[in-house]
Amino acid sequence: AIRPILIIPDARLRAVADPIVEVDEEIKTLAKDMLDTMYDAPGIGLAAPQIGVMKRIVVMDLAGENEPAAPLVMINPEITKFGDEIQVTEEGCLSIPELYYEVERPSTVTVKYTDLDGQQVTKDADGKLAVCIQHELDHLDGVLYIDYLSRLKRDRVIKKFDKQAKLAAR
Ligand SMILES: O=C(O)C[C@@H](Cc1ccccc1)C(=O)SCC(=O)c1ccccc1
Ligand SMILES: [Zn+2]
Repeated sequence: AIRPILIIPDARLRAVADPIVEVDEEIKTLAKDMLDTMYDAPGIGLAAPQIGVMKRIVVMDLAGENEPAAPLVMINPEITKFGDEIQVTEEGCLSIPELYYEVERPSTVTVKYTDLDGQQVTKDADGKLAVCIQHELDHLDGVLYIDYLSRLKRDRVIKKFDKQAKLAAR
């Protein structure tokens, strides 16, 4: 089912999500809802806190629209290695709609996670997948990509959404 995506400044986007103890039916349904919501947005990734669920699970699919879907579900993911090269890519966030900014991040990572079958997986990633993994895992710790921007740019973004929140509240 498609779930509403939280927009800043919602406090849940700044909280630390809890580890998942057991990969049960509830988690399988949550992963499905997250993928439905991500494809509908559309996006290439989604973290559970973005739909208000404070659990350590993220989903990703970098396949373009004219490619077969390649969904990835990562439970209790951890980055165990960061490459020492840096890449600059333009990032967006479904919780900070209609803004895209350039962000510097390590160009390769090794991520360790549990998959929906309860299996431990270790995966090396580079390029856009490495960027997406870092962006999604940040969401589990309440970190947003605007935190990597200069204070000037970040404050402009926050002011924009605060104004919108005030207008909506009127
Ligand atoms: O907020 C999120 O986690 C989703 C975000 C993931 C992401 C985008 C870019 C770099 C790193 C992580 C998005 O998917 S924003 C939308 C987007 O990038 C996109 C949407 C449709 C087609 C292709 C990209
Ligand atoms: Zn995001």
